Amino acid sequence: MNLTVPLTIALSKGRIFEQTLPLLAHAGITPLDDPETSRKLILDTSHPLVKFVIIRASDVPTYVQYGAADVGVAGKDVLLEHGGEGLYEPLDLNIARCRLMVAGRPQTPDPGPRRLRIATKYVHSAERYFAAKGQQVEIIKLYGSMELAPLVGLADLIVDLVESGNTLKANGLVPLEQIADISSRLVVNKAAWKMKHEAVTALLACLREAVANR
Ligand SMILES: Nc1ncnc2c1ncn2[C@@H]1O[C@H](COP(=O)(O)OP(=O)(O)OP(=O)(O)O)[C@@H](O)[C@H]1O
Ligand SMILES: O=P(O)(O)OC[C@H]1O[C@H](OP(=O)(O)OP(=O)(O)O)[C@H](O)[C@@H]1O
Repeated sequence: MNLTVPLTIALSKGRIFEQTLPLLAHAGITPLDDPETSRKLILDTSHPLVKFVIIRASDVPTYVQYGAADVGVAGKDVLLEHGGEGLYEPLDLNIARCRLMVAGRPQTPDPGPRRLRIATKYVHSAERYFAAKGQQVEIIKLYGSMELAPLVGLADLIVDLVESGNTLKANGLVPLEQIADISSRLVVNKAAWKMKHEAVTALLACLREAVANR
């Protein structure tokens, strides 16, 4: 890929990094370090003008929004929570696919006069979903292991990501309602879209081709 300006790409370790790498390789970009073994947070790449910043998945939209990275890869779940301010979302990379779902025990106990309690890391998506159904619920914010909440009486239901369903099954829970189909998206800082238009569109074209040929 022929660039004349530097590009910083925000990625998170784990599945997004692993699944984005083959797509970036199509654009001639490969990292010089492995984030799983290196403790570096800024990685040089085979392209002298391209750097990766390695951050938490839920921080990717924030880094890109504020221009600390020009582009990034983030799950739609994370983008729905963030709200997308300051970002363009020009490409569905079709990786890290799963569903955002309501789940619970096979028979959800009747909460009686109190509101249903929903444990989730996806507070905004959960609020929007139940509000659209006209259901008044109490949202309990958690940062992980949502599946535990209905088992110990913390919540009646959870809102979480489901892929194979194995995590739910292992904890005696069942998927109940689908909120959204999730995959990872390329996000671009709005200022970079204008100021680095040629570089960003060159990267976008390479990634689009890589996604189409996968
Ligand atoms: N089981 C799964 N199958 C497919 N995709 C998934 C699955 N779990 C999460 N994802 C997608 O991959 C993205 C990154 O998930 P990952 O587990 O790497 O980060 P995380 O631990 O959820 O985020 P953070 O570190 O910010 O808490 C999620 O935002 C989601 O879009
Ligand atoms: O339906 P499944 O195939 O079981 O996948 C769903 C699980 O995957 C994700 O967790 P992950 O494994 O990424 O752990 P983490 O969120 O703690 O990183 C998600 O939070 C679910 O717990």
